Amino acid sequence: MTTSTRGAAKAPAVLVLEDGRIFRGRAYGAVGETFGEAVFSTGMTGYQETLTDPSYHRQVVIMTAPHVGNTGVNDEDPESSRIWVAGYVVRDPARIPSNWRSRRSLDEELAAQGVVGISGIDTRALTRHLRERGAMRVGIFSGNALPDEGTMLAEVRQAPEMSGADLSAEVATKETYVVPAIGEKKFTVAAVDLGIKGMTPHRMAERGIEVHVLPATATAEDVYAVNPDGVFFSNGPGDPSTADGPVAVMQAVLERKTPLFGICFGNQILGRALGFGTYKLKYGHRGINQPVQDRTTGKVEVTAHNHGFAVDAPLDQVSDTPYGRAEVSHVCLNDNVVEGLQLLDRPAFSVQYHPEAAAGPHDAAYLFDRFVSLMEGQRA
Ligand SMILES: NC(=O)CC[C@H](N)C(=O)O
Repeated sequence: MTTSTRGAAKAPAVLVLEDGRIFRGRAYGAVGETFGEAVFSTGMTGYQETLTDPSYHRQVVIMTAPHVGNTGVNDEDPESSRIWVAGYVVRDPARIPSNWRSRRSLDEELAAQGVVGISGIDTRALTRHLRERGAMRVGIFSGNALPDEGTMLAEVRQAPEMSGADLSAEVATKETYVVPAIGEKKFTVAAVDLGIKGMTPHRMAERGIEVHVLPATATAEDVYAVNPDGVFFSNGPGDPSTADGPVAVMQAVLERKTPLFGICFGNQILGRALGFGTYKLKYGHRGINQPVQDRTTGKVEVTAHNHGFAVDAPLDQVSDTPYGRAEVSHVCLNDNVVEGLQLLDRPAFSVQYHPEAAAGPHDAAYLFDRFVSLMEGQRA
């Protein structure tokens, strides 16, 4: 069933950036107030996957695609059990969703999950502003009795910053669970959940992997208790410089030479485990159309991204690390940001983007096959 929101009277809403710029629109989703880091996503499709990606925890997502909500909300596409974005900013919401899978409108879903949004603002101007000034804190305020601008701005400036935020444990599973292999079971993988998306264990299960998804606080003993053929570190929210626990677990895995694969936050943790630094990008990469080159094959792939931090590793030299030689395996062709790392002497690699592709192109699916090859190699 789809429901029309045409003509519904929407309360006024205001978006206030920490540098004082203000946009006025109408309430979208829940009415109230919310705060977070303002980030923009360039994905034209896949808003359900974006909203439910735990890596967006504490971020207010601005959609550059002008028309959002056309296909409503279905029960198949969420990447986790809830919407994680702290707020949602769209220019022109669909008045009537239309899709055979749609169960309700996006507006209704945001309201039902208490997610405050704003519509009817110039998202292109807002995105250009963030590109020039960088990601910053933002507040959305909606309702018929709004505070004055000075009060709203003061509240935005009191909200926590993304730099220094340690958020994985807030979004990750509290209990270990198992995603069974599809078809014949070939491998067991311990996946450390730092904010994992549902499609990631699914991509492994499709390749005959039984995935044991462990809480973010898992220790090396917890990882090896499942007797894994390989260890995986997931994507997740927050600042990688705070992830000391997962870095230590990864170092134990590198020490034992167990095949290792990391995605996004997992790539940043591998960077840190090898002794590289991480830093905050000016406004990050978010969307499903980012060109990346696999330097091991020379091939270019169009990929899904959602990251605000990156690894600081030298692009054009092999680095000596405590775990042998390492190199940058993938690079973003827009801005030369490090998009992947690999060890040359141990079975470990990671990428900064999203080969599970939910949403996004499937160009990078081969990385799951590379992980399988590492595990096969270890058995041979
Ligand atoms: N999707 C992710 O894993 C994001 C990693 C990290 N929180 C960042 O913003 O860079």
